[in-house]
Amino acid sequence: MKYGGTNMQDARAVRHSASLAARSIREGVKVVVVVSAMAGVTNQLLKLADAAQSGDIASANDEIAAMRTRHFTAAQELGAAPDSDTVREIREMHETLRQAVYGVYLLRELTPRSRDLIVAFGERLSAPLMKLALEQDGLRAHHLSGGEAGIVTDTHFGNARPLPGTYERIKDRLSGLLSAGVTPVVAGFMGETEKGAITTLGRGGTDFSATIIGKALSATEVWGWKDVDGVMSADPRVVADARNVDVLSYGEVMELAYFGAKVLHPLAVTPLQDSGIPLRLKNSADPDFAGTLVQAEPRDEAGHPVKAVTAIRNVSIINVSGAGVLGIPEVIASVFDAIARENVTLLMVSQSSSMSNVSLAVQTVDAERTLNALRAGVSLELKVEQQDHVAVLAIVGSGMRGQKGVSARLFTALAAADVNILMISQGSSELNVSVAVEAEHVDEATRAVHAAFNLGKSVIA
Ligand SMILES: Nc1ncnc2c1ncn2[C@@H]1O[C@H](COP(=O)(O)OP(=O)(O)O)[C@@H](O)[C@H]1O
Ligand SMILES: N[C@@H](CC(=O)OP(=O)(O)O)C(=O)O
Repeated sequence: MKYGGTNMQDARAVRHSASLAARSIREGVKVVVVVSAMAGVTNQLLKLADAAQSGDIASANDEIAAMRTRHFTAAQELGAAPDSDTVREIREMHETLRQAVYGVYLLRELTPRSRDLIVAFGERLSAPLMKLALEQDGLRAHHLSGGEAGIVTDTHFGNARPLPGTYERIKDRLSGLLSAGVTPVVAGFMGETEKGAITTLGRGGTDFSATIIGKALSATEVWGWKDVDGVMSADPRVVADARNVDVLSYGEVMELAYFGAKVLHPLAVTPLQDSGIPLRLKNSADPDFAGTLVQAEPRDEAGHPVKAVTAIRNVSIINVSGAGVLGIPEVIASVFDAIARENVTLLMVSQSSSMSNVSLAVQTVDAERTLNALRAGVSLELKVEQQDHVAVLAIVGSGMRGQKGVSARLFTALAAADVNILMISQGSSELNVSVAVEAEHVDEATRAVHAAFNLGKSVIA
């Protein structure tokens, strides 16, 4: 069972989260609990690390002090005595965090490795709180960091991937606890390299920690507790009548997560794919509601080829052009080589059939790196231009496979909403169609598309 930031945000939320796990444990289910940082803490840690690097140690220390008060208050409200293990552990972790941040300040250097060490404290500080709440509920529990739980990763700090040996190691580390009737509480989002350096799995990575552990233990199911009814037909903050999607395939949920549905880490289902372990996303405020079941096979409803619409903001389009030049395949190869070297995620690629133009959609944070890599790596004289303030909107659903008219319906809806399309892409898997639009129109575009495919509550429920 995975609990996100909202489900860990204060003592009340932690107590409720623990009660949900306790309910299953009392029914005889063996549960591993995986926790995220309290809501907002990860962003706070990233911000204070940047402040320390830029020499502003006073603000960094103020942020740490505010965070420490939050952790101590939660511990106290959960019933921890001032001389308890929980309070001592929180104090020690905060002291180590303060020292690490001071080191960044002295060196004025924040490497991806030190950033991971700092940012993982969010999850490490949540774990003792959950352990305490489970104990208060009458259960036995033990908390572990990601590394202690056996999550071994590569050295790709900030975006690490589990190494194959991780699964055996997790089984070794957690099976004993489970068979002794002790509930392991694992700090999510983090792992460790083989040499013991702390890594993180990318934003939203606690979902990924949970599925890695689920695979290692051949879990019956992995549950992600959310503050929404599972995966919705659109971001409920944008579309008021978004409704819950009851079943999605691994492939569909990956597309949705990749194209911006914040509800799940894009790689979270990958560990489950071979074994077919189901993932359930459930609302902690309504635990008896089934939520969304994510499984190997899609379930399609006749007449509803699209299941959800989603969007990524803060996108830039990089346009590479030069008449005739791109007709040479080696040049195309060098464009992709340059991008691969920078490890940039391409959201969309489109090439004009004259081969004189390639457009690439990337996150705006990656745009400058992409531009520099292209200018340095592509030898022929090409024009490389950047367009900012773009968003990518995608419709997802396995039911659109072989269905005629889906794109037409999408384009008609966008045209009726007076939204201009900058780029179009459809994979041959036919699980999604994506379009780039001007960022300022993305919300109205999302609502228009949601309505055009009859995804709303009032229509289907
Ligand atoms: N298609 C979608 N379905 C469900 N939630 C979505 C979707 N798109 C965006 N969201 C947003 O994602 C949030 C859940 O993500 P997040 O807060 O990261 O989860 P966690 O509870 O794991 O921390 C929801 O509150 C919702 O606002
Ligand atoms: N705390 C990390 C990892 C995570 O998964 O968080 P959440 O479950 O609250 O999205 C983040 O903010 O990225």
